[in-house]
Amino acid sequence: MAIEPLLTARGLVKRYGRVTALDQADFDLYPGEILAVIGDNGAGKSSLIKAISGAITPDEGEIRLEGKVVNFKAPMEARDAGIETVYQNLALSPALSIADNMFLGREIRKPGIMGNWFRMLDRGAMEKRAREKLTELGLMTIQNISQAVETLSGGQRQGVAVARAAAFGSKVVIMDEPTAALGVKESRRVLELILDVKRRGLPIVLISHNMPHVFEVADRIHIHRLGRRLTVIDPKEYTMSDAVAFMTGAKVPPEAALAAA
Ligand SMILES: Nc1ncnc2c1ncn2[C@@H]1O[C@H](COP(=O)(O)OP(=O)(O)OP(=O)(O)O)[C@@H](O)[C@H]1O
Repeated sequence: MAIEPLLTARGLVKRYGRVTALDQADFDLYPGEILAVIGDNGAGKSSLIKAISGAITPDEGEIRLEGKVVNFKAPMEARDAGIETVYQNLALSPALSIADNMFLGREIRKPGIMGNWFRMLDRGAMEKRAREKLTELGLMTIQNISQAVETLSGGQRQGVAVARAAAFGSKVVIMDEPTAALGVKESRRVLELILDVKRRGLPIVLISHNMPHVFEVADRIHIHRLGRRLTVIDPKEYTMSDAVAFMTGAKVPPEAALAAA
């Protein structure tokens, strides 16, 4: 029996005035895989990811999660459906603690008769769960869970963002350039985290310009060009220079290159 994709997009179109950021873009993510999305600057990678994570609404096209059509109107709706995104600019609040950042937007509150927002935050419960999650992901080099995120190194911050996505993403984790601003050691740690998340059974969409990182961790590589999916390749069958040549239009991929999951 063929495996069904978990998340698909068909014919996505997104226009910004006269610019067409997505031009009939397709997308398929299969259970348990790391799918890298690569493409030249302006190819439409971020727009594709924003559409499937609810940050933008496409003008045309269809997105399905587990076979059912979804119409996310906001990132929170995608999060509620189990799709967590780690954005390039992280979206962490520097002055807040690690635990508070992990629960940002879905705080645990003490029981009470008042409406949700009037009830006291249950810091103890959040710190306990944050510690559990970070330990599970091997991130407990971070000593103090109540430490402000601004006091962490770039790699540790990225770790908190990835841990948050892995902790709450019940179906899909999307990462936009997670190693872009990191040093060699910190990048390594984040790549290990990505593989940890995969081992825990969650599929990952990894947007990256870093070819060695992409070829190291991806099971399949979606190549985006001029607003649409050009092809999907198996990194074991193509070289990094093939991928760059396809991405820039220097070479045309063979018709049969579309890699099956
Ligand atoms: N909010 C916006 N307003 C106007 N144009 C936009 C907007 N967002 C994206 N675009 C345009 O849409 C096209 C695709 O952009 P997008 O950011 O999706 O590409 P990308 O592949 O992620 O690029 P990069 O690798 O440079 O981040 C570009 O021409 C970009 O200028």
